[in-house]
Amino acid sequence: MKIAVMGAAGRMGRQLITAIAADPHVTISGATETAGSPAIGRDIGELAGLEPMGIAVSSDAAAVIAAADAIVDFTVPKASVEFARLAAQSGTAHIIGTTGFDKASETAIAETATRIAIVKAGNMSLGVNLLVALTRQVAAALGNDFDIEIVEMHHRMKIDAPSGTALMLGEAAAKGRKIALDEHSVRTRDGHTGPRHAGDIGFATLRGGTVVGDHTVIFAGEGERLELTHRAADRGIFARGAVKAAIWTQGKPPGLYAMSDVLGIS
Ligand SMILES: NC(=O)C1=CN([C@@H]2O[C@H](COP(=O)(O)OP(=O)(O)OC[C@H]3O[C@@H](n4cnc5c(N)ncnc54)[C@H](OP(=O)(O)O)[C@@H]3O)[C@@H](O)[C@H]2O)C=CC1
Ligand SMILES: O=C(O)C1=N[C@H](C(=O)O)C[C@H](O)C1
Repeated sequence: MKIAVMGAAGRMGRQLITAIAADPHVTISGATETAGSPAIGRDIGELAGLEPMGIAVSSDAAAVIAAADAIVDFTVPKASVEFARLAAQSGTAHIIGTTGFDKASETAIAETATRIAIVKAGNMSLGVNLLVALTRQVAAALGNDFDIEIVEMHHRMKIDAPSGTALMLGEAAAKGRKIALDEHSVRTRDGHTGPRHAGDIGFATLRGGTVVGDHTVIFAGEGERLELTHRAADRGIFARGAVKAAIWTQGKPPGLYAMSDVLGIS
């Protein structure tokens, strides 16, 4: 199977090159970066700190996507929407790790998924996807007298908040409670807020240093507190998950899939 890497010079792009190179079931067919990036023309192996691979980073996304069976894409929302459009033209599967989409972009991607297989997840690690399932179960079991707060911390360069993972966890908690997250989500608190509303799902965002990604779901009740935590120490967990997702799309009909589909977690 041929996989191409979009945004090859990014923190995740370089991890994706490494993960594909290490997997005997797949080959890397190409890689892209933004037009004008200093990475254009560089060998992708050297870019990832490996031996040269004889493939240069390109700015021609359409050509790179057309030559691949699947693309792995951890870039920015605007680029991911465009890559989905191009992938649909060539029948290429699209693995989207990018986070921070607005509603219109989510809708555009869902529409494109009627024509190709798209796996989209704010977190592609096994551990977080298990945490998502646990969060849904615990939220359902505990009910409304336990307050739910989601705390995340990431490196100082992260540009979106709350993290895609925090939103997945919020959705899971809301699903467990059989409520709509949009109607109960509290993303900021400042000044004289008054007491907490029963049923709110709160988000707290921390940024600093080189933290790869920490997430905790807190269930705070009368006299007791339950906390579920995942800490990522290495971006390789996300990259290996994305390669697994790419392989999984082979022979799959068009659709918008989640990492839980790939991992068989319900
Ligand atoms: N789902 C998951 O498991 C994970 C998701 N993420 C998400 O992945 C995304 C990327 O994260 P990270 O790697 O840290 O960010 P980086 O900024 O390090 O990497 C993004 C890369 O994409 C490039 N890029 C932007 N636009 C285009 C384009 N049109 N064509 C080609 N390349 C483009 C950027 O280039 P330039 O800087 O030159 O614009 C940059 O090199 C984020 O949304 C993050 O939240 C991260 C880790 C795990
Ligand atoms: O930007 C990151 O770094 C990460 N982004 C994803 C997110 O928004 O949840 C996944 C991971 O936590 C790292």
